[in-house]
Amino acid sequence: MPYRMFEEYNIEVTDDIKDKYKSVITDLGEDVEREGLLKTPERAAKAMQFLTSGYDQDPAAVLKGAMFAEDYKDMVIIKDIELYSLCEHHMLPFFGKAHIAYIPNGHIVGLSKIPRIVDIFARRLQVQERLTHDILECIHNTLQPQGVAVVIEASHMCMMMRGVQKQNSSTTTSGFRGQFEKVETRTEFLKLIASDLH
Ligand SMILES: Nc1nc2c(ncn2[C@@H]2O[C@H](COP(=O)(O)OP(=O)(O)OP(=O)(O)O)[C@@H](O)[C@H]2O)c(=O)[nH]1
Ligand SMILES: [Zn+2]
Repeated sequence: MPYRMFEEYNIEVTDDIKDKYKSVITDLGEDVEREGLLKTPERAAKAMQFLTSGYDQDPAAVLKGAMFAEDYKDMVIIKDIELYSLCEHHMLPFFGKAHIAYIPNGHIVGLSKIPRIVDIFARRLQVQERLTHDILECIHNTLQPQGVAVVIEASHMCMMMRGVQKQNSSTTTSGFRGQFEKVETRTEFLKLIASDLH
């Protein structure tokens, strides 16, 4: 199934992660038997499985499932797509927005499929740079448009809650293929995602 709804959890995997979380919580100095924490190992096991559920999903199949022949040759932009991922260094969240554009080459794709592939790649242990390129390459290879552009702006909890503890910094990554490698096309895209015009 290309895009699995996350309602069923594998019981064996959940039990295994649950037991490990019990040890982690105990090692952190807490009492796993106190009322408020009784179900926490299981909740955490399920939460982490959901947050990494992108490994089980095939983003190319999601795009291929909704490609339509259409003779539209101008830029399509989906901006302000919220994303939540986990940094692979600390397994802490990073979150922000993705702005994605493509110029069709005979085929358009169902609009919702773009945020869906963002979620599939975001629900893995990631670095922002690889997340940006995963999305870019998937659209480039699957839809084979005249061009594709991906910009991600994100804040990293590992830099906010711990480490350097910078609350206001954000990181921008970008990738461009095809027509977007030309300055004029790229500039038009960057201007459009910066505007409040929706
Ligand atoms: N390039 C990149 N770095 C990231 C991302 N997420 C977290 N990091 C960084 O990964 C690095 C890991 O560095 P280490 O020195 O091994 O880990 P650390 O001692 O916890 O580092 P500090 O965060 O500086 O305390 C840190 O600089 C993080 O800021 C990401 O998406 N991209
Ligand atoms: Zn981190």
